Amino acid sequence: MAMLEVKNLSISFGGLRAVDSFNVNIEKGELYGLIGPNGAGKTTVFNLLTGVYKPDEGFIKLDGKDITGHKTIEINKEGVARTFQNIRLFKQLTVLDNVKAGLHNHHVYSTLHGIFRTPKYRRVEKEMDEKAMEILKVFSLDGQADYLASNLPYGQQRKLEIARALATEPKLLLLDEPAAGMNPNETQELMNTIRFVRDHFDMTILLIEHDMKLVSGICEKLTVLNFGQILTEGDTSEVLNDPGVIKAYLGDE
Ligand SMILES: Nc1ncnc2c1ncn2[C@@H]1O[C@H](COP(=O)(O)OP(=O)(O)OP(=O)(O)O)[C@@H](O)[C@H]1O
Repeated sequence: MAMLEVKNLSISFGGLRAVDSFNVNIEKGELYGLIGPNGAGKTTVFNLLTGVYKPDEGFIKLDGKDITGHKTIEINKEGVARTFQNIRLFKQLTVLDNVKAGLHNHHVYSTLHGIFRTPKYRRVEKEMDEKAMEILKVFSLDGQADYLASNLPYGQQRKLEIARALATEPKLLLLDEPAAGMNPNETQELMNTIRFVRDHFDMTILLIEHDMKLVSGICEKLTVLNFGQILTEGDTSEVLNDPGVIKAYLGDE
C-alpha cells in the first residue's frame, strides 16, 4: 500500500483551475519530487494535502486512511508534517523550544499541571528536553540548543525547521522549496541532511524544488506540473530528459 495515494485532486480559484486532476502514489521511504514552472500549482497541492484548502474533487489517502478535507491540525496528527517556502520558525524562541513545540503534539499535560509546576509537568518537560536534544543531535544543532532561532545562520534555520517538523513524528514529510535562498555549499549540506532523514527515520518525503541539482541529486521519482496539470511523471533521469519538460522550463525563462 502506498504511503500517499492521491486521485483526481482538483481545485479552482474563481475561473482558474489551479490543480486539475492531480494523481500520485508515493511508497513508504520514497524521496519524491514535485517540480514545474512558477505558478504551476505545486504549493496549492501542498495546501490541499495539508488541509489548508479543501479540494473540489478527488481524494487523499495517507497510509490507507482517507484524510480528504480534514482540518490542518488533524492531518498533522494523522502524520503529515510540512516546512514552508519562507521559513516559519518561532524566531524569538530558542532552538530547543522550537523542537519542543513540535513534540507538544504527543506529550501533553493539562494547563493546571503547567501553572502549578506539578511533578507530572516536570517529568513531561524533562522527557521533552531529552527527546528534543536527541533530534537536535541528528541535525548537529545540539550545540546551539540555547540560541534564539533568529540568531542561527540561514542554512541552520532550514535544518531546524525540518527538525521541528520531524518532532511531530510524521509518516510523510512535505518540504516546500527547502533550498530556496541557499548558496551551493548550504544546498549540498541540505541534500545530505534530507537523504540522512530519509535513511535514518525511514521517512517518506515529498518535496517541491526549483534547484535542479538538488532534484536530480536526491529525488528518485518526479511529477512535473504545468498549468495545474501533470505534464509527466516517472524516474527522475527519464523525466528530466523529457523534451516536453525541457520545453516547459525554457518557456518559463
Ligand atoms: N488562494 C488563492 N486564490 C487565488 N489564486 C490562487 C490561490 N492560491 C494559488 N492561486 C493561484 O494558483 C496558481 C498556482 O499557484 P501555486 O502557488 O500553487 O504555484 P507554484 O507552482 O507553487 O508556484 P511557485 O513555484 O512560483 O511557488 C497560480 O496562478 C496562483 O496565482
